[in-house]
Amino acid sequence: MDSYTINMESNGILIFTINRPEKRNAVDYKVMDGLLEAIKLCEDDKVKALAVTGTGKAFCSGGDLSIFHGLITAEEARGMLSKMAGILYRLMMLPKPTVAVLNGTAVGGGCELASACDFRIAKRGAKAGFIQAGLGITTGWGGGTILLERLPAPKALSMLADGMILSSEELENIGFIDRVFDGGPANACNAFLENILKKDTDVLKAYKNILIRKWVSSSVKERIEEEVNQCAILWESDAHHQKVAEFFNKK
Ligand SMILES: CC[C@H](C(=O)O)C(=O)SCCNC(=O)CCNC(=O)[C@H](O)C(C)(C)COP(=O)(O)OP(=O)(O)OC[C@H]1O[C@@H](n2cnc3c(N)ncnc32)[C@H](O)[C@@H]1OP(=O)(O)O
Repeated sequence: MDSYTINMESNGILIFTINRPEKRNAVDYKVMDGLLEAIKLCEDDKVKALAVTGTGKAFCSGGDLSIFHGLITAEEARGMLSKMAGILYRLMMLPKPTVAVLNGTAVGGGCELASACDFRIAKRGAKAGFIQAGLGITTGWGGGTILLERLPAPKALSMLADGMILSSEELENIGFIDRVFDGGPANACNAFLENILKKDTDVLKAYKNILIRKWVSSSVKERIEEEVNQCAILWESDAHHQKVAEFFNKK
Protein backbone atom coordinates (compact mmCIF):
# COMPACT_ATOMS: atom_id res chain seq x y z
CA MET A 1 0.00 0.00 0.00
CA ASP A 2 1.42 3.39 -1.00
CA SER A 3 2.28 5.69 1.93
CA TYR A 4 0.51 8.56 0.15
CA THR A 5 -1.53 9.39 -2.92
CA ILE A 6 -1.55 12.49 -5.10
CA ASN A 7 -4.69 13.15 -7.15
CA MET A 8 -5.54 16.02 -9.49
CA GLU A 9 -9.25 16.88 -9.34
CA SER A 10 -11.14 18.28 -12.35
CA ASN A 11 -11.69 21.56 -10.48
CA GLY A 12 -7.95 22.20 -10.23
CA ILE A 13 -7.43 21.03 -6.64
CA LEU A 14 -4.39 18.75 -6.16
CA ILE A 15 -5.07 16.43 -3.22
CA PHE A 16 -2.19 14.94 -1.20
CA THR A 17 -3.45 12.13 1.05
CA ILE A 18 -1.33 10.42 3.69
CA ASN A 19 -2.20 6.74 3.40
CA ARG A 20 -0.79 5.05 6.52
CA PRO A 21 -4.01 4.49 8.52
CA GLU A 22 -2.41 1.59 10.39
CA LYS A 23 -0.12 4.19 11.99
CA ARG A 24 -2.71 6.99 12.13
CA ASN A 25 -0.94 8.54 9.15
CA ALA A 26 2.38 9.03 10.91
CA VAL A 27 4.93 10.87 8.78
CA ASP A 28 7.98 8.88 7.67
CA TYR A 29 10.59 9.83 5.06
CA LYS A 30 8.43 8.49 2.21
CA VAL A 31 5.54 10.76 3.25
CA MET A 32 7.96 13.69 3.48
CA ASP A 33 9.21 13.02 -0.05
CA GLY A 34 5.64 12.61 -1.29
CA LEU A 35 4.57 15.94 0.20
CA LEU A 36 7.54 17.62 -1.50
CA GLU A 37 6.53 15.96 -4.78
CA ALA A 38 3.00 17.34 -4.43
CA ILE A 39 4.30 20.84 -3.65
CA LYS A 40 6.49 20.74 -6.79
CA LEU A 41 3.51 19.56 -8.89
CA CYS A 42 1.66 22.71 -7.75
CA GLU A 43 4.00 24.78 -9.92
CA ASP A 44 1.87 23.63 -12.88
CA ASP A 45 -0.60 26.38 -13.86
CA LYS A 46 -3.35 23.75 -14.08
CA VAL A 47 -3.18 23.42 -10.28
CA LYS A 48 -5.31 26.10 -8.61
CA ALA A 49 -5.05 24.87 -5.00
CA LEU A 50 -3.48 22.14 -2.83
CA ALA A 51 -5.38 20.10 -0.24
CA VAL A 52 -3.69 17.86 2.35
CA THR A 53 -5.65 15.13 4.10
CA GLY A 54 -5.42 11.60 5.50
CA THR A 55 -6.94 8.14 5.18
CA GLY A 56 -9.00 6.55 7.95
CA LYS A 57 -9.55 7.74 11.52
CA ALA A 58 -6.72 10.26 11.70
CA PHE A 59 -5.42 13.20 9.69
CA CYS A 60 -1.83 12.75 10.89
CA SER A 61 -0.21 11.57 14.15
CA GLY A 62 3.05 13.46 13.59
CA GLY A 63 6.48 11.93 13.23
CA ASP A 64 6.67 8.14 12.95
CA LEU A 65 7.88 7.26 16.44
CA SER A 66 8.77 3.69 15.41
CA ILE A 67 11.41 5.18 13.10
CA PHE A 68 12.35 8.51 14.67
CA HIS A 69 12.70 7.18 18.22
CA GLY A 70 15.93 5.69 16.89
CA LEU A 71 17.30 9.22 16.53
CA ILE A 72 19.09 9.74 19.85
CA THR A 73 21.35 12.78 19.64
CA ALA A 74 20.56 16.38 18.73
CA GLU A 75 22.61 16.00 15.56
CA GLU A 76 20.68 12.88 14.50
CA ALA A 77 17.34 14.56 15.21
CA ARG A 78 18.33 17.79 13.48
CA GLY A 79 18.63 16.02 10.11
CA MET A 80 15.06 14.71 10.21
CA LEU A 81 13.60 17.85 11.75
CA SER A 82 15.21 20.22 9.25
CA LYS A 83 14.15 18.03 6.31
CA MET A 84 10.46 18.26 7.22
CA ALA A 85 10.77 21.89 8.36
CA GLY A 86 12.15 22.77 4.94
CA ILE A 87 9.21 21.02 3.27
CA LEU A 88 6.65 22.76 5.49
CA TYR A 89 8.35 26.08 4.75
CA ARG A 90 7.91 25.43 1.02
CA LEU A 91 4.29 24.45 1.69
CA MET A 92 3.50 27.67 3.56
CA MET A 93 5.28 29.76 0.88
CA LEU A 94 3.40 28.13 -1.99
CA PRO A 95 1.84 31.00 -3.98
CA LYS A 96 -1.49 29.15 -4.26
CA PRO A 97 -4.27 28.46 -1.73
CA THR A 98 -3.59 25.45 0.49
CA VAL A 99 -6.04 23.74 2.85
CA ALA A 100 -5.58 21.04 5.46
CA VAL A 101 -8.69 18.84 5.53
CA LEU A 102 -8.73 17.23 8.98
CA ASN A 103 -10.60 14.00 8.33
CA GLY A 104 -9.72 12.97 11.89
CA THR A 105 -7.22 13.40 14.71
CA ALA A 106 -4.14 15.57 14.22
CA VAL A 107 -1.43 15.54 16.89
CA GLY A 108 2.14 16.73 17.18
CA GLY A 109 3.75 17.16 13.79
CA GLY A 110 0.31 16.52 12.29
CA CYS A 111 -0.75 19.89 13.71
CA GLU A 112 2.45 21.41 12.33
CA LEU A 113 1.55 20.06 8.89
CA ALA A 114 -1.97 21.52 9.21
CA SER A 115 -0.56 24.87 10.37
CA ALA A 116 1.61 25.14 7.26
CA CYS A 117 -1.56 25.29 5.13
CA ASP A 118 -3.38 28.60 4.59
CA PHE A 119 -6.65 27.13 5.84
CA ARG A 120 -7.79 24.28 8.08
CA ILE A 121 -11.19 22.62 7.95
CA ALA A 122 -12.11 19.74 10.23
CA LYS A 123 -14.70 16.97 10.28
CA ARG A 124 -17.01 17.38 13.27
CA GLY A 125 -15.59 15.21 16.03
CA ALA A 126 -11.98 15.52 14.85
CA LYS A 127 -9.49 16.46 17.56
CA ALA A 128 -6.12 18.16 17.37
CA GLY A 129 -3.32 19.09 19.73
CA PHE A 130 0.31 20.15 19.78
CA ILE A 131 1.31 17.35 22.16
CA GLN A 132 5.06 17.88 21.79
CA ALA A 133 5.34 19.68 25.17
CA GLY A 134 4.07 16.50 26.85
CA LEU A 135 6.86 14.61 25.15
CA GLY A 136 9.56 16.89 26.50
CA ILE A 137 10.15 18.70 23.21
CA THR A 138 8.80 21.65 21.28
CA THR A 139 7.47 21.67 17.76
CA GLY A 140 10.40 20.85 15.48
CA TRP A 141 9.07 21.11 11.94
CA GLY A 142 8.46 24.87 12.11
CA GLY A 143 4.92 24.49 13.40
CA GLY A 144 5.39 26.72 16.44
CA THR A 145 6.80 29.57 14.35
CA ILE A 146 4.04 29.10 11.78
CA LEU A 147 1.25 28.91 14.37
CA LEU A 148 2.43 32.23 15.80
CA GLU A 149 1.94 33.67 12.31
CA ARG A 150 -1.57 32.24 12.11
CA LEU A 151 -2.99 33.07 15.55
CA PRO A 152 -2.67 35.85 18.15
CA ALA A 153 0.26 35.04 20.46
CA PRO A 154 -1.87 34.20 23.55
CA LYS A 155 -3.96 31.72 21.56
CA ALA A 156 -0.95 30.17 19.84
CA LEU A 157 1.14 29.94 23.02
CA SER A 158 -1.71 28.35 24.94
CA MET A 159 -2.10 25.68 22.25
CA LEU A 160 1.65 25.01 22.28
CA ALA A 161 2.33 25.17 26.03
CA ASP A 162 -0.91 23.46 27.13
CA GLY A 163 -0.19 20.62 24.72
CA MET A 164 -3.83 19.60 25.05
CA ILE A 165 -5.88 17.74 22.45
CA LEU A 166 -8.92 19.91 21.67
CA SER A 167 -12.26 19.26 19.98
CA SER A 168 -13.12 20.60 16.53
CA GLU A 169 -15.47 23.14 18.13
CA GLU A 170 -12.80 24.35 20.59
CA LEU A 171 -10.33 24.61 17.72
CA GLU A 172 -12.81 26.65 15.70
CA ASN A 173 -13.38 28.98 18.67
CA ILE A 174 -9.61 29.53 18.98
CA GLY A 175 -9.37 30.20 15.24
CA PHE A 176 -7.13 27.23 14.41
CA ILE A 177 -9.93 25.62 12.43
CA ASP A 178 -11.66 27.78 9.80
CA ARG A 179 -14.71 25.56 9.32
CA VAL A 180 -16.14 22.42 10.92
CA PHE A 181 -17.87 20.17 8.39
CA ASP A 182 -20.17 17.20 8.33
CA GLY A 183 -20.12 14.62 5.57
CA GLY A 184 -17.21 13.74 3.29
CA PRO A 185 -13.83 15.53 3.32
CA ALA A 186 -13.68 15.93 -0.49
CA ASN A 187 -17.09 17.62 -0.71
CA ALA A 188 -16.20 19.81 2.27
CA CYS A 189 -12.93 20.85 0.62
CA ASN A 190 -14.67 21.68 -2.67
CA ALA A 191 -17.34 23.71 -0.85
CA PHE A 192 -14.75 25.60 1.21
CA LEU A 193 -12.69 26.52 -1.86
CA GLU A 194 -15.64 27.04 -4.23
CA ASN A 195 -15.54 30.85 -4.37
CA ILE A 196 -11.74 31.04 -4.24
CA LEU A 197 -11.45 28.67 -7.21
CA LYS A 198 -13.63 31.00 -9.30
CA LYS A 199 -11.01 33.73 -9.05
CA ASP A 200 -8.16 34.18 -11.51
CA THR A 201 -5.00 32.28 -10.54
CA ASP A 202 -2.91 35.45 -10.88
CA VAL A 203 -5.16 37.29 -8.42
CA LEU A 204 -4.86 34.48 -5.89
CA LYS A 205 -1.10 34.38 -6.40
CA ALA A 206 -0.86 38.15 -5.90
CA TYR A 207 -2.75 37.98 -2.61
CA LYS A 208 -0.62 35.05 -1.35
CA ASN A 209 2.50 37.00 -2.29
CA ILE A 210 1.43 39.83 0.05
CA LEU A 211 1.54 37.28 2.87
CA ILE A 212 4.78 35.73 1.60
CA ARG A 213 6.48 39.16 1.52
CA LYS A 214 5.43 39.71 5.13
CA TRP A 215 6.99 36.39 6.16
CA VAL A 216 10.20 37.03 4.24
CA SER A 217 10.61 40.49 5.78
CA SER A 218 9.99 39.06 9.26
CA SER A 219 12.61 36.31 8.77
CA VAL A 220 10.23 33.38 9.16
CA LYS A 221 12.76 31.04 7.55
CA GLU A 222 15.46 31.91 10.07
CA ARG A 223 12.98 31.63 12.95
CA ILE A 224 11.99 28.15 11.77
CA GLU A 225 15.67 27.15 11.65
CA GLU A 226 16.07 28.31 15.27
CA GLU A 227 12.97 26.29 16.24
CA VAL A 228 14.53 23.19 14.66
CA ASN A 229 17.75 23.78 16.59
CA GLN A 230 16.03 24.14 19.94
CA CYS A 231 13.82 21.10 19.34
CA ALA A 232 16.91 19.06 18.45
CA ILE A 233 18.54 20.02 21.76
CA LEU A 234 15.45 18.97 23.73
CA TRP A 235 15.15 15.84 21.61
CA GLU A 236 18.27 14.24 23.12
CA SER A 237 16.97 14.75 26.70
CA ASP A 238 16.20 11.68 28.79
CA ALA A 239 12.71 13.11 29.39
CA HIS A 240 11.88 12.96 25.68
CA HIS A 241 13.24 9.46 25.10
CA GLN A 242 11.41 8.23 28.23
CA LYS A 243 8.10 9.68 27.03
CA VAL A 244 8.45 8.02 23.63
CA ALA A 245 9.28 4.70 25.28
CA GLU A 246 6.16 5.06 27.45
CA PHE A 247 4.04 5.43 24.32
CA PHE A 248 5.19 2.07 23.03
CA ASN A 249 5.16 0.38 26.46
CA LYS A 250 1.53 1.31 27.10
CA LYS A 251 0.31 -1.31 24.63
C1 LIG B 1 8.54 17.39 15.24
C2 LIG B 1 7.40 16.46 15.15
C3 LIG B 1 7.48 15.50 16.27
C4 LIG B 1 8.35 14.31 15.92
O1 LIG B 1 8.71 14.12 14.78
O2 LIG B 1 8.57 13.50 16.83
C5 LIG B 1 6.16 14.93 16.58
O3 LIG B 1 5.31 14.71 15.76
S1 LIG B 1 5.95 14.61 18.24
C6 LIG B 1 4.43 13.71 18.29
C7 LIG B 1 4.63 12.31 17.77
N1 LIG B 1 3.34 11.66 17.76
C8 LIG B 1 2.77 11.12 18.83
O4 LIG B 1 3.33 11.06 19.91
C9 LIG B 1 1.39 10.56 18.65
C10 LIG B 1 1.32 9.13 19.09
N2 LIG B 1 0.01 8.57 18.78
C11 LIG B 1 -1.10 8.83 19.56
O5 LIG B 1 -1.09 9.62 20.47
C12 LIG B 1 -2.34 8.08 19.16
O6 LIG B 1 -1.96 7.00 18.33
C13 LIG B 1 -3.39 8.93 18.41
C14 LIG B 1 -3.99 9.95 19.37
C15 LIG B 1 -2.75 9.62 17.22
C16 LIG B 1 -4.51 7.99 17.90
O7 LIG B 1 -4.98 7.19 18.97
P1 LIG B 1 -5.80 5.85 18.63
O8 LIG B 1 -6.22 5.27 19.94
O9 LIG B 1 -6.80 6.13 17.57
O10 LIG B 1 -4.72 4.88 17.96
P2 LIG B 1 -3.57 4.02 18.70
O11 LIG B 1 -2.84 4.88 19.69
O12 LIG B 1 -4.11 2.72 19.14
O13 LIG B 1 -2.54 3.78 17.47
C17 LIG B 1 -2.93 2.92 16.41
C18 LIG B 1 -1.64 2.40 15.83
O14 LIG B 1 -0.92 3.49 15.24
C19 LIG B 1 0.38 3.56 15.81
N3 LIG B 1 0.77 4.97 15.87
C20 LIG B 1 -0.01 6.00 16.21
N4 LIG B 1 0.68 7.16 16.16
C21 LIG B 1 1.94 6.83 15.76
C22 LIG B 1 3.13 7.58 15.49
N5 LIG B 1 3.17 8.91 15.61
N6 LIG B 1 4.23 6.91 15.11
C23 LIG B 1 4.21 5.55 14.97
N7 LIG B 1 3.12 4.77 15.18
C24 LIG B 1 2.00 5.43 15.58
C25 LIG B 1 0.25 2.95 17.18
O15 LIG B 1 1.51 2.54 17.65
C26 LIG B 1 -0.70 1.82 16.89
O16 LIG B 1 0.04 0.77 16.29
P3 LIG B 1 -0.24 -0.76 16.70
O17 LIG B 1 0.78 -1.54 15.93
O18 LIG B 1 -1.66 -1.03 16.28
O19 LIG B 1 -0.04 -0.83 18.20
